[in-house]
Amino acid sequence: MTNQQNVVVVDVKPHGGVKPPLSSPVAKSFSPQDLKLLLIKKRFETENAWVLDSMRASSPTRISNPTTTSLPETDVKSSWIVHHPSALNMFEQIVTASKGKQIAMFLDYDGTLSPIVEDPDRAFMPREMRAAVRDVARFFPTAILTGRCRDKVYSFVKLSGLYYAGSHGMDIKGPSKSCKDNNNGKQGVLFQPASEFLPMIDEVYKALVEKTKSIPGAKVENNKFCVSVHYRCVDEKSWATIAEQVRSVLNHYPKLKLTQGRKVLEIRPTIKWDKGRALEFLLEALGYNNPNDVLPIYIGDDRTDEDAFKVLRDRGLGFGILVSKIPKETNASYSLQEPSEVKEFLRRLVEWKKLSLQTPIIG
Ligand SMILES: O=P(O)(O)OC[C@H]1O[C@H](O[C@H]2O[C@H](CO)[C@@H](O)[C@H](O)[C@H]2O)[C@H](O)[C@@H](O)[C@@H]1O
Repeated sequence: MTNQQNVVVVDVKPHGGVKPPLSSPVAKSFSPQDLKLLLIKKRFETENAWVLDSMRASSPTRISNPTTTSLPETDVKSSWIVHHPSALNMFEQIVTASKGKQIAMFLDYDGTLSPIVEDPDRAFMPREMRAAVRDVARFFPTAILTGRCRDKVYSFVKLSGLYYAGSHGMDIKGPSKSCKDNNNGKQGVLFQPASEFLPMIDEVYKALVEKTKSIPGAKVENNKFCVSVHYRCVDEKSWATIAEQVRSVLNHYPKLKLTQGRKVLEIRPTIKWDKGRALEFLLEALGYNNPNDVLPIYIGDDRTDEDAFKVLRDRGLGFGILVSKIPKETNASYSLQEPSEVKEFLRRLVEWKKLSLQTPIIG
């Protein structure tokens, strides 16, 4: 008996479908080692095709419901807006729901407080938006939840008195007394559930910089507890290469996983922690253990914000607001089209609060 086995090569399609045997009816001979390598190769190709499909579809997933795709685009849009009305149009209902409760604001950064731009290092927050966030934080406990490194987002927002949850909620810090305090090392840090991953993330960051350096437009960002590989400025013809390179690095790190955002591949620890868990943590840190005391409002534009929208929906708590111009699958209740509408919504909240503090309660 030899070490060879008769194996028919089967081509596995990206979504798990199986094509007819490649060389049927002639079977090829493979050693167990060859077979193992072949299966690894197939799995790699399958995962890669999946990542690439997803990159093309961009984020968050556009509506692909068979009941809506047959409709003209304008009908899809109006059907979506019926189910996710504008938070500006629903403003009265939102503030009415807060009666007897404290509103707590949770804000994503990129695409919510600052418009999406090509260079992630230049995603500055407009002055008027900063003023709106500062005013909101005067009246309502406010937190920024972002995929970015916490220090980086603080350098954009520059507001003390807020909670900051960086690295998709894996780096949470409470308000500091002044702007200067904020970068004082670990002082004020509330929670870092992935600290053991720091050396690994650093290693992966360096490996990814090296791997992707030959792809024009690719940019790797070290977000402390996670890494972002940007392909917004990469020619679509090279997207498959970039997906392949990221996967080839990740294959050496089974404790890390790949998720996706807006034209970005995100590498993060496989721990059960995301913006949804961070939101729950923050509610508790703020002392809102009783759901009757608080009305959380979470505003975000990306896939990772869906974890937070889902927590709110599942717990029947507050409202998720998706920032999007186009219909997308979402767990949010309401929508806003773009950051300028977010600013308008925040301003209206402040005006409403000021007015309600002036108005004597009758009865
Ligand atoms: O959770 P977020 O605050 O939304 O952070 C998610 C990622 O945002 C940044 O990337 C995105 O914005 C860039 C600047 O507008 C844009 O160039 C990029 O294509 C977007 O994906 C940030 O650079 C990433 O690290 C965050 O993970």
